[in-house]
Amino acid sequence: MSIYKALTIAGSDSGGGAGIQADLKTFQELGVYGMSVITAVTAQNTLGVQGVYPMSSEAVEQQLASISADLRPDALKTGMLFSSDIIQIVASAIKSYKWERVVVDPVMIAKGGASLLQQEAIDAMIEHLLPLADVVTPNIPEAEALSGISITDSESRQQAARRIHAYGCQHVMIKGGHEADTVYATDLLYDGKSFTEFSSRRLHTPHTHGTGCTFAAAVTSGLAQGLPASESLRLAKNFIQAAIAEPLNIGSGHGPTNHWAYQRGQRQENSTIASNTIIVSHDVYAGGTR
Ligand SMILES: Nc1ncnc2c1ncn2[C@@H]1O[C@H](COP(=O)(O)OP(=O)(O)OP(=O)(O)O)[C@@H](O)[C@H]1O
Ligand SMILES: Cc1ncc(COP(=O)(O)O)c(N)n1
Repeated sequence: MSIYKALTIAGSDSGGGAGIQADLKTFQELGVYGMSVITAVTAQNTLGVQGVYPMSSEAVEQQLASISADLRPDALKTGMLFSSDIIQIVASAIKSYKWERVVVDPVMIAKGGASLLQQEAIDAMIEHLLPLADVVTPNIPEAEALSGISITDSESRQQAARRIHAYGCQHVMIKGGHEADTVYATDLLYDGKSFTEFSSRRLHTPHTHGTGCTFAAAVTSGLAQGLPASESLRLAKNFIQAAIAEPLNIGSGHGPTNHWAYQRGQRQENSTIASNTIIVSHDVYAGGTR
């Protein structure tokens, strides 16, 4: 049996719902061996972020070197990178170790408002990291910050995706979790040629802490197992839909998603989870929908 290995380069969330912890839970559920490089430790729970403690450059470099010396990842993702120094260290490791299948989740601000990336680091991300990415997964505010385009409708979302793609990545998925009250949670994929929408029923719950991390980790799990990017994104959309649909109801604030739910739904054919994960995916043309 082949063991596929996935690496997450991200921040630790002491509350376990986002960051490294969400990534490793997702890797495990999707059958890949998980490894981690910790860029920062956050003191965090479902109520918010109480502290951010970045790791030293040396600590990040050494973790990357240790993995490279022994355990080549089949795919990797980046999450909270905090500073332009850490971004440059990570980008140069990816290049010099010739790591492939890179997912960049450009984490900037936690749902509660805490900053997880210094403002000046956005340029470093565009210059050094995005050209190495197979898949970039910004939410709407992150796509606006990366593209400089204000996203107000589907046309401006497409423009932002084109602009981000022009930085050199292969696929851009602008996630729709932050859209106002829509019936569907729709993510828009651009591969440099065409647009595809991935839609699922929007679920009304406060328990969406770590959705972006979990989504990107599921994409990485698919890539690690050799799935193409579009299939990995479809898998991720199903995984996150199940994880939001069956909240754990823990903590007194914005609780984590349920990393067990997808596999449980796969085992129970007629479960509510399975019926929640209906995906509508269709090609989109500028100015209209086929
Ligand atoms: N209420 C919801 N119902 C259904 N799907 C959702 C909901 N909220 C988010 N999603 C889905 O979850 C995934 C992550 O999207 P989101 O825009 O929340 O990412 P994010 O803001 O980066 O997450 P985070 O804030 O955790 O970093 C996307 O596939 C999105 O469509
Ligand atoms: C370490 C870490 N990484 C990422 C997030 C983003 O997740 P969210 O926006 O759901 O708070 C987070 N809160 N903490």
